[in-house]
Amino acid sequence: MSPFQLDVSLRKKLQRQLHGFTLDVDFTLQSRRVVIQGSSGAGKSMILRALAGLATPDSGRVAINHELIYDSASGVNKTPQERHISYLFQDYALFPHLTVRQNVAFSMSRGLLNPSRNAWREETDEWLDKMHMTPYASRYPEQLSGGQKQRVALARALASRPRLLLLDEPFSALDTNLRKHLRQEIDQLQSQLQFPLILVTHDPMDVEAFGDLVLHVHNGRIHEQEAA
Ligand SMILES: Nc1ncnc2c1ncn2[C@@H]1O[C@H](COP(=O)(O)OP(=O)(O)OP(=O)(O)O)[C@@H](O)[C@H]1O
Repeated sequence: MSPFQLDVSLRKKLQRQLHGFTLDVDFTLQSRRVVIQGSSGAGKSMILRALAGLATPDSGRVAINHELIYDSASGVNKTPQERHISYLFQDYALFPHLTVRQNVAFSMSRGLLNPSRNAWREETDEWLDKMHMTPYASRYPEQLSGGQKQRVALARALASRPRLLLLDEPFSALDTNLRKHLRQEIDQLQSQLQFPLILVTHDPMDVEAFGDLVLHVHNGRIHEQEAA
């Protein structure tokens, strides 16, 4: 397995009415299971958004496996698509007008190089199967439960074969049993496929499952780094 390394240095100032917020973080990760913890408003989602290319920092540098994806000094700022990083949102963000199968297939149109129609179908079906969603393949998102939506979102995020998976409180909308179940599924998938993940959470069970390295964020800064 090739080594993984993420080098991050980000600075961003936000001004909202009287209160300003400054994100100012520097870290290097080699672990494939990283948890970001911190109080509400600490800047956790902002870090994920900047890594995914959904928010542009004022300055800094991000390199994944030594390839620059953002560098304010040399003007590099790759688009979210070019970064090959998947971001699993709190609210799933599925396309409402596409079926479950189409939602998953959509991400593969950019994950695979020149896929043939059949390779595409087969792989979509494999992901649906892995996520136990085959019986729901023709349904639309509004016809699914929260846990099912989350499974589809996960299948879609992984089907694009990301170099890094970002999970923003992925289980927060689920009940306790479902949360436990999905956590185990992601745990097993990650062990099997070894994709690097960074997970933002408040839940100690997530920290236990995925926190090989825990970054504690406080007021826009990394307060502490803790290895398991
Ligand atoms: N567009 C914006 N303009 C100004 N301030 C913003 C904007 N977006 C976020 N912020 C502020 O940036 C800070 C960090 O927000 P962020 O969403 O990263 O927090 P978080 O740690 O993920 O919080 P939570 O756990 O509540 O999701 C917050 O104080 C927030 O109010």
